[in-house]
Amino acid sequence: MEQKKQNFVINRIESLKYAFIGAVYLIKTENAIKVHCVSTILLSLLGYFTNITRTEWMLQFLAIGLVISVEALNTSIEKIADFIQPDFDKKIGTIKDVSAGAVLFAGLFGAVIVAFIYIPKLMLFLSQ
Ligand SMILES: Nc1ncnc2c1ncn2[C@@H]1O[C@H](COP(=O)(O)OP(=O)(O)OP(=O)(O)O)[C@@H](O)[C@H]1O
Repeated sequence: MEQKKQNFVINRIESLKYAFIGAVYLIKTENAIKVHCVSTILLSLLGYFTNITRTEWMLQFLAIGLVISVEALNTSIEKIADFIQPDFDKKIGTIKDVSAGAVLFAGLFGAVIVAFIYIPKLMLFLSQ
């Protein structure tokens, strides 16, 4: 039982290691992920300097996390698609389009969250 418990912990740590390798690979190779990382830094600076609330920080990080996660899954789907069918294939095209559509949904709703946080601050700033 103790051995099983130990294996469970080791397996979880191993999985975390592979997930970390995947995340580093994404950051190094995918331009879209690089753009999201830069956006994360810029939004964090904006949040810091405009003094956003705790709830706004949580929503902002939730939106960023959602967009980056969906982008990573989209990359994964593109790679599977290229692996199983490197040639032009209408069905592969649809699969990739749908996957890109998921990123668009996440991005649009993420942008709505960011707009809800910063537009009132911008209005206040402009009205001063
Ligand atoms: N094998 C294919 N068969 C048919 N259409 C394809 C195929 N590969 C790509 N496409 C079309 O081209 C679009 C872009 O595909 P691609 O794999 O270049 O994605 P991308 O969004 O440019 O990815 P990235 O910039 O992350 O490499 C797809 O959404 C699809 O419409």
